[in-house]
Amino acid sequence: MPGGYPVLFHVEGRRCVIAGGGAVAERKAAGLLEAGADVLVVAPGLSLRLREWAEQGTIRAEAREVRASDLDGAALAFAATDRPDVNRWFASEARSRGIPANVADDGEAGDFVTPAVVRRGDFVLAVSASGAGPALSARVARELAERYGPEYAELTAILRKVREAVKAGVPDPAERRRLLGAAATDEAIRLWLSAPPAGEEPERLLRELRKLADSSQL
Ligand SMILES: C[C@@]1(CC(=O)O)C2=NC(=C\c3[nH]c(c(CCC(=O)O)c3CC(=O)O)Cc3[nH]c(c(CC(=O)O)c3CCC(=O)O)/C=C3\N/C(=C\2)[C@@H](CCC(=O)O)[C@]3(C)CC(=O)O)/[C@H]1CCC(=O)O
Ligand SMILES: NC(=O)c1ccc[n+]([C@@H]2O[C@H](COP(=O)([O-])OP(=O)(O)OC[C@H]3O[C@@H](n4cnc5c(N)ncnc54)[C@H](O)[C@@H]3O)[C@@H](O)[C@H]2O)c1
Repeated sequence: MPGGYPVLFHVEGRRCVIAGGGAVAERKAAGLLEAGADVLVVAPGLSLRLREWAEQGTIRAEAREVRASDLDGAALAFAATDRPDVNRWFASEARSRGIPANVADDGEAGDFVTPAVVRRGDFVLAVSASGAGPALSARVARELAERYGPEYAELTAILRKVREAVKAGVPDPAERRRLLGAAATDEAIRLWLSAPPAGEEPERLLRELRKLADSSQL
């Protein structure tokens, strides 16, 4: 399989359908919920967690075999049953309706594979070995999770504000790039995390950034 094209697909509020209700379906559902999707799970046997989510109204679940009509209005489809024939049929039904499908027992049979993900707010790290070694992807994601802790969620929120200030206050593209580069250095990250710039006037923020850029010789 030639390397796939990585994207962040916006699923917020959009229906994503999972055929299957075991450990794999549960993992796909968890990732979709983190991204704000409207999750429908269909399987005769639903895991305990999936049943709990359904009772709480976190997902919709149907305890029966999957049908083509379950795909109505879906943005993405996940074939995660333990029946390879059902998975292939479900993926081909999805594809015929123009809905991209993932096939859990054979990555190459689907339109996309799901990487191992570390999510820190808007900072998203995704690791894929394109199906060659999911255990490697999972291990590297665990290593990244240690390196990039929960503070990166706050950091990303700060960077967004810094970027807005630069975009609004610095018309020259080269200077913009220089300052935004400086905003992502280790030194800047230490500064943002120890003294978050919330509520500061943009002018002061820009002065701070110019100092950082000069000191890191950007
Ligand atoms: C990353 C992760 C994300 C997720 O699922 O959300 C994910 N698999 C994870 C773990 C994992 N899966 C398996 C093992 C046991 C070790 C092993 O078999 O190697 C472990 C390790 C573990 O559990 O630690 C078994 C397995 N997986 C696939 C097959 C079928 C095949 O080979 O085609 C079989 C054999 C089934 C069998 O023989 O019965 C297929 C796929 N698994 C993928 C994703 C896609 C490509 C990922 C990539 O791009 O690298 C792809 C192609 C399709 C897809 O699902 O999209 C998640 C880690 C989450 C985390 O912990 O962070
Ligand atoms: N992609 C991955 O990460 C990965 C990892 C491990 C295994 N797998 C593959 O994924 C498959 C599922 O793994 P699992 O651990 O979740 O299995 P599991 O046995 O825990 O669950 C299988 C599920 O499929 C459901 N099912 C069976 N027939 C169905 C139908 N007609 N319609 C809807 N649902 C149906 C069952 O009710 C059950 O909920 C495995 O067979 C394996 O090939 C993929």
